[in-house]
Amino acid sequence: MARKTETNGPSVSAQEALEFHAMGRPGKLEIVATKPMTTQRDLSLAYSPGVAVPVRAIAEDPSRAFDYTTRGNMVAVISNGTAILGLGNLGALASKPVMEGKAVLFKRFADVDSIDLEVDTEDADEFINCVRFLGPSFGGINLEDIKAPECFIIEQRLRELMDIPVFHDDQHGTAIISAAGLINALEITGRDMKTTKMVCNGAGAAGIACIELMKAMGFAPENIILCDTKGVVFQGRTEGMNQWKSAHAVKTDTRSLAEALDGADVFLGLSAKGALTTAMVQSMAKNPIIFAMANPDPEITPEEVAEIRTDAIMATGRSDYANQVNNVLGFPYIFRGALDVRATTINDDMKIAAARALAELARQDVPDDVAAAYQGNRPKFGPNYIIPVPFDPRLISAIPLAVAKAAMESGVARKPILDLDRYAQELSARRDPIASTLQRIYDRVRRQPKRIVFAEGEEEQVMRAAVSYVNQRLGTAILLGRDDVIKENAKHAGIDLNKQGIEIINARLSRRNGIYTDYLYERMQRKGFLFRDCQRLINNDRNHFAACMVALGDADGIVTGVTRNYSTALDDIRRVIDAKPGHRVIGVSIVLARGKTVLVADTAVHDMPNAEQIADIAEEAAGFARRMGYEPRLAMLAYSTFGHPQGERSERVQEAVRILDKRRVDFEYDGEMAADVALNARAMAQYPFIRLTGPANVLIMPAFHSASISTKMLQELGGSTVIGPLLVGLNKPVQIVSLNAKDSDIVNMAAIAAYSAGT
Ligand SMILES: NC(=O)C1=CN([C@@H]2O[C@H](COP(=O)(O)OP(=O)(O)OC[C@H]3O[C@@H](n4cnc5c(N)ncnc54)[C@H](OP(=O)(O)O)[C@@H]3O)[C@@H](O)[C@H]2O)C=CC1
Ligand SMILES: CC(=O)C(=O)O
Ligand SMILES: [Mg+2]
Repeated sequence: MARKTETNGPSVSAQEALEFHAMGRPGKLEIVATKPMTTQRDLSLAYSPGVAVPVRAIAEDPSRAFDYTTRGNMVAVISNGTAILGLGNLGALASKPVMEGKAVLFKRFADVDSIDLEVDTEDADEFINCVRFLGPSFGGINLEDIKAPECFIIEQRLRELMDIPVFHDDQHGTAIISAAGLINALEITGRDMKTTKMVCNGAGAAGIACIELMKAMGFAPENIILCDTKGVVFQGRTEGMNQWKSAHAVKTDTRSLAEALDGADVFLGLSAKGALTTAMVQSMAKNPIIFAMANPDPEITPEEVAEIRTDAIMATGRSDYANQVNNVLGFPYIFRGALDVRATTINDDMKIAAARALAELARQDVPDDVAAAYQGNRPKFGPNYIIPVPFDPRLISAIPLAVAKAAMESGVARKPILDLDRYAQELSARRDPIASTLQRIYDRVRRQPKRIVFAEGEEEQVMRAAVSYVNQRLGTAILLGRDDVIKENAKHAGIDLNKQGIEIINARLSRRNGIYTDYLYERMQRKGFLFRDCQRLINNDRNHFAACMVALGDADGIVTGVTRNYSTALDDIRRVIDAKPGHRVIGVSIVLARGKTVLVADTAVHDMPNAEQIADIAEEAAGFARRMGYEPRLAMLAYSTFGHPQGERSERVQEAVRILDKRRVDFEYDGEMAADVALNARAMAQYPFIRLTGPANVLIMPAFHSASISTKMLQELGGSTVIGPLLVGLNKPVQIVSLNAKDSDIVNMAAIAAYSAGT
């Protein structure tokens, strides 16, 4: 079974990690109000006196809290920091970044609201007493990174004391995901659970829970050897023992991990970095299954294993290797399902249902829209694909559905779901398409790395973006600028440019200078430019130089814009690069607001388009939407809706609709209509003849001013994220960022340029 374990994900530097956490508002979370809080009336409803009404209702019937408060969708992530990942006991405060991280993963993957609580005590009773009284605030409690054996006591007691699900993620989340991976790895290697020999290194929260679930699923107890820092947990051992380890002690002569692993089929690593040696791997059975799940560094790396064996199925807890066995695949979805049926607990049936659903997902053929998450490289069930990736969009419907069903069947659902098909649809609607779109873009570029010119190479945020571009293995970053200035600025900012994949090019000293000048002169000589004008532009203007690099094939794409306003940068580029034949250059902004993604065009190029141009913009935007993975539904926007009120500007939009009718385009569009009609299904319902099958996902603006004003207002006032404008329709990939772009914006744009460069 020859195969290669790929490294295909991002790797980040310590500096990037710190900057990421520090940028903008420190940390990873904020709280936003879900109700208007603007007028006196709002205040009277949200607070006194109005708030008294739900208070009384809940006092009379506690289940009403699910109707009137956040409780039903709110999970607390609670830790005392005694086992932070595999980093050990670093205390409650130091655990906060991980807990905030888990909270945002809840939101990102399953639309569960979540807040982190760090409890500063190592005493189990104190911890229990702190948490047990928090039940009214939450729909569930996710315990995290609490060391064994206290975690067992804490979870057990809290489960008894609280009437909402209490789930120690490191125990059960990990057990569920590794069980899913293992079910598939056993299938691929033709093994039977009953006879498979497993060694689990790590007898803490994760290790104990994993082997308990494995045994519940059919592993023979005598075939599982547990090890910890003292070696094998054998019957009769006294050192470093506790009742949870004793329950899994086996009769064996082996004493060390190395001895236990000799001839073993499976290694489960839930211990610490580097605990597994190549010699141990060498001694394992044919087609060994190695799950090295310690975080952030596994017990052994896939590269180390690949050097000595080609027949291993290898998994880690990290996202930058194939087969990520990590509880992130579980906790968001398990709680989603549990919350949706108001489960009183998360029981074994629900856990096993989640494991089986996850295992089953990896065996299914990957449909087109899902292949996007794996970008082109459509995975096929096998040694390098035993478990879906966290970005797999099917997870959000498959896992909660299985968990909710199991909860109902096992009698712990307080609010059973009657229409499960409809529930599956609602679950799919919770996923955030743009996040998967960006993920898809990054993954594709990683597979086909590209040379991107960062035209303003002397700027600090551009250098940081270039480093991140290279670190994320997106390709080569070319910084344009003066070598000494770039190096000096980098040194000053503490940026290390000394890495493979970063090139510095000084336009004035470049050997290609003459060729670029000739190329530009050829294009501009009849447009009022002398040869020496072109020479000056190539020598002094980095946008012209960068554009020539791309036009003549010396680079694949450009990102620019930090030092010059958008239209000037675009004019520079357009002197060198034309529109794609048959296309019109437009700007498209991607607006993400409250889980909705909407594309807006034209946000960059046409000032006051005529009807023909509006129709062209619509076609260009629809094509872009499809390339981004959306089936476009275009609203041709105006201040009026279907003729009311009448006005010259609206007539132009009506005319554009008629032009699209004549062109017989193959996407949904209609108009003219106002923005609320386009986006709000209820407002749209007043026009039963409308040709859109649902709220629009592409908004075609009547003119640049409305496009620019509305997207900028949304960004500043509406709490929306706006990506772009992205330049669409140029013959070569060029992206222009805004003057105040941050390094992360620049990398996104560089990735988008690289993505557009295609194969
Ligand atoms: N991929 C995933 O989804 C998850 C991974 N993990 C990882 O599992 C590991 C353990 O976490 P958790 O169970 O919560 O922590 P605990 O503190 O509860 O348990 C740690 C266990 O690991 C053992 N151990 C530590 N170092 C070694 C070593 N070098 N060799 C053998 N055993 C060792 C300890 O032994 P002793 O009892 O003798 O002290 C203890 O039994 C961490 O690295 C964590 O990142 C955890 C949860 C999820
Ligand atoms: C993934 C996780 O929860 C851990 O490593 O602790
Ligand atoms: Mg953990």
